[in-house]
Amino acid sequence: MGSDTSKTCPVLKTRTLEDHSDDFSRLSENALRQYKLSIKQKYESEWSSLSDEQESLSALYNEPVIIQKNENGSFKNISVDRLLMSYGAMPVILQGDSGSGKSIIAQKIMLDWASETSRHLNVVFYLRCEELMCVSEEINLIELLSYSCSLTSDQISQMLQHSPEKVLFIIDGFDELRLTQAIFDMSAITDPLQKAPPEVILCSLLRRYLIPKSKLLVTTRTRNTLNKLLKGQPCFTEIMGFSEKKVETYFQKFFSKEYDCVRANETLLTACSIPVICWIISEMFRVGADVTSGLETITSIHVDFVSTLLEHHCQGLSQSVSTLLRSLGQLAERGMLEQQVLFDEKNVNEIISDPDGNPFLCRFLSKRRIRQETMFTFMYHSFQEFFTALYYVLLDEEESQRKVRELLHTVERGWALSCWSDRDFSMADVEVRQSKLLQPVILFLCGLCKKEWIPSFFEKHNMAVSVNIETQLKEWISTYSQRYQNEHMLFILHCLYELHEKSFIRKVLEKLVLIDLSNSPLKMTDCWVLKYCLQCCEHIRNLKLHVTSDNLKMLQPELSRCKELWLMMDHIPDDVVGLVSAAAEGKILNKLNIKKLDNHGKLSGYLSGISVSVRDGDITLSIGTSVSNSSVTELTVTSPHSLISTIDWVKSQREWAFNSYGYLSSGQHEVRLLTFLQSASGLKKVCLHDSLLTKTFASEIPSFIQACPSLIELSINVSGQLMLEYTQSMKTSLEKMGWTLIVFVCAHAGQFQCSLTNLVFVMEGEGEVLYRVDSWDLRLLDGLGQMQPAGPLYNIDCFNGSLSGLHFPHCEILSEENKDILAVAHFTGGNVETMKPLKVTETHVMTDIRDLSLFGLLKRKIFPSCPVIVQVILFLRPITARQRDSILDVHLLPWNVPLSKVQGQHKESTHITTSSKCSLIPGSEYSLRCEPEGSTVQPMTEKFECNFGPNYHPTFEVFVNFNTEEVRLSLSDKTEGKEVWVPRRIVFT
Ligand SMILES: Nc1ncnc2c1ncn2[C@@H]1O[C@H](COP(=O)(O)OP(=O)(O)OP(=O)(O)O)[C@@H](O)[C@H]1O
Repeated sequence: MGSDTSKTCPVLKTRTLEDHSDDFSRLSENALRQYKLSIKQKYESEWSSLSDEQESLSALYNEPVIIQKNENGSFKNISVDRLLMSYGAMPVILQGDSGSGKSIIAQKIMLDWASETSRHLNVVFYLRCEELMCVSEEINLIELLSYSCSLTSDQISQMLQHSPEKVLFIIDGFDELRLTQAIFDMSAITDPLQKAPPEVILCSLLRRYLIPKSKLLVTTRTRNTLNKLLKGQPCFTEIMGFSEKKVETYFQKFFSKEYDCVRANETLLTACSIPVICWIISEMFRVGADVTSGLETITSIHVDFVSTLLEHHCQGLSQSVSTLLRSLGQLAERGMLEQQVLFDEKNVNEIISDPDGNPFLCRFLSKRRIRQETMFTFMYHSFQEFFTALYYVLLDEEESQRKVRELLHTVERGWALSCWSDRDFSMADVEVRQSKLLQPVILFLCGLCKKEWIPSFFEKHNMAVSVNIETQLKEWISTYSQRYQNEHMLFILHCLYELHEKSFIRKVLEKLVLIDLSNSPLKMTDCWVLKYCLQCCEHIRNLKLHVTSDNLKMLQPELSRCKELWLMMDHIPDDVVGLVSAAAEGKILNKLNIKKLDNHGKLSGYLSGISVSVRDGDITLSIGTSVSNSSVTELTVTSPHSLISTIDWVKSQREWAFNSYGYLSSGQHEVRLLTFLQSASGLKKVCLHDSLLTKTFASEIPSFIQACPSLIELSINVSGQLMLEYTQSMKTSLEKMGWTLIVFVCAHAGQFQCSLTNLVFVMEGEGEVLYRVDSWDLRLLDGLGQMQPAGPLYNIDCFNGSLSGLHFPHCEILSEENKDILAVAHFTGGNVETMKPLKVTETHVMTDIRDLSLFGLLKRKIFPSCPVIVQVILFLRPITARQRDSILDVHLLPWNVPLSKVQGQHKESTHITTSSKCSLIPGSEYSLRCEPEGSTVQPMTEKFECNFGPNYHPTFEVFVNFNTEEVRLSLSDKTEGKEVWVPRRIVFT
């Protein structure tokens, strides 16, 4: 890297800043006016169609949808006008695929500035990376800028010094920079007069070493490398393409009659959301080509377009069509491998005869001072990608296979490296980037294998196609779809779509445990591709998507083919009700999760999430909302009807809250909800999170329970200040926020059993019992000698003082030796008293009580230990994309540990119901066996201990191949090898 600072700029060296400000206005005004004029002239006449009709940029320009992405995955739409506003010196990244219109937007910003519609910028520099890569010598920033505009070095120097915060650099086509280790190793270039290769200068701008206060807009197809080069958090935006309305506007401008045939073909209409496809189709209209059929894939659109051009613009060529296409392919491939989009005349002439008359190449006018000779480029980058793929299929079989093998290997290697690459830019990033840029070639190769349409093109031009490529591609897709179910799944779906072979798509997708497309919001074309792929399958196991509500409409009919569906959305639209009903019916879809990504802050009235799951005929609905204080409501019902009416009700509340800016006073929302729920048929369980248990709310509970005969559980997770005031009588341990209190309501005298814990309350009269399962503090047992816990610790309180007795569930198998070992422990005021039970039945220990607080069962340690009743609890861990195995957690716990308590610690996992009862001896060792062979159990053996919390870790973990749908589990005594829990079939649903 050179650093020729001897060639100094006199203005920079000899004057002070103050001197500049006067000069600046005088000098710059004229120069800027000239500069702006040249920009306007350029963009007024730059665009010409193939038939040489001139268009101005303003006439051609159509506003695409651009989104600005937030760190939490949420996004908002942003207009081009606002793209550069209010981010200060924070760089703005504009990402988009080939042909999405990045350069057009960059040029539109230039034109707007030149037309003085944006006044917040003094000067804008447009740096096209592909052109700068033709500069072979070292260069400083000032020279580099003067190459790209009509200003002199002196004028540029002044402008950079005068108010750098009002200078905008647009770096267009970052992917064209050939980055090497030099970027990583380079020392900071901070002086605008220091020379270096152009890519190093551009990277210094990006890294904010040069003119750090300036504004920066970078356009790129890929994001990883930029992420690493940019200091701080940039503003990320992405071009999503034209909306349907804008596609119409595009065609109405020039081809209003012909637009009807685009509108009539939904596939084509969707493809036209990609701006360059709009251009291709309008060029086909221009020459009167048939666009009514065959345009199903992006490849087929390119093939048809190439065919049309060959017909209309290549009649007098000296070469045969196949020679022409091969030579274009050779040039394209060279560029793809060497990251080159501009080719000098000499090289082009060696490969292609008469490049000037070739409609697929554009001559690059050498107005610029970078190089004097003429350059050529493909009309759009997507054609360079297409011709590379075409070249591969036209080679002889052996060569073709070799090239495709290398391509697939390079792309996969980049994928593998991207999983492991360093935080800083390194050589691995060069490969990752190259892999990303080559991906579209694979896509076109898939499209060229398509059986129905493409061959006619080859037949017409008498060209043979290598058939083995198809097998290679399919094998590659099958293998890597399994490995990359997250990062590269969208690309794989696009490949499958281009292949357009239903049976193959089904074979690939039905095997996958997870299709995770939740990284980024899907574009219209992504959704179209996904829709087609889903249509090919009978069912999909687990699909995660990030979609806009508009795109959900397109996908919705197919989504009920998923067994589990996760949606991340900008807002939850009303029509998700269709999906909710499908999930509630539970035919295929039996778990639905919809989450709203928060991009508006916590505004009252938003539905923040809906989840529905079905198990054994019970439908559980969980609704998150920020209306009032209630954030999540969980219901279990038996009829889908109740589900829909509940969602409707929540939405009506939301509207009410919105329209009236209403804020329901504490507990009022819960009261309204309970009143509404009385009409929900088949209501089994209600769980309210973050509720305020006010006096009014509490007083509504008994009548609610009376009105809902099917209700078996009402659980209220209480929080908030008012709760503290109201429950002064129970102030012990209520300070902790987020308590799980089970509000146990007894409407009259009698015995009531809590279905969650099996604890029985003996009531003298009407009353409310509040209790929770607490953790033992074993230090409290220090003075009690040979006693140990024999059940959970319960923290109990009761209003109206009507609780007179308790029956504690136990897990002992009673015999002569152990019939007297149980006692009840009562903790008051830091002391513990042990009480002899009134009676011990097979299941419960009964006692009278005088006052309330902490109670638990104790048992005397005896030798040898007696067996206890144990539950085998199974949880299937959530599947992640990188996971090769399904992981099953096996817990061995005393029978009287509440399942809900264990579930609470493993919320992410799925509980698998099984006949779980067995008897084990505390202190003995057991081993777990799992079939089929090949699954792993860890540890091999484990000692069973009676664990009553606070933590419930699995006793064993079982790893089985994720394609396994069923296993057989059994538990044996280690010393005698006797089965203590005979083999059970465990189905992973
Ligand atoms: N906003 C737009 N309005 C009208 N036409 C557009 C727009 N954006 C793109 N196009 C059409 O698509 C063509 C390709 O756009 P452009 O060259 O800007 O894409 P790009 O994203 O820079 O592609 P690449 O990454 O391949 O360089 C344009 O020449 C134009 O015909």
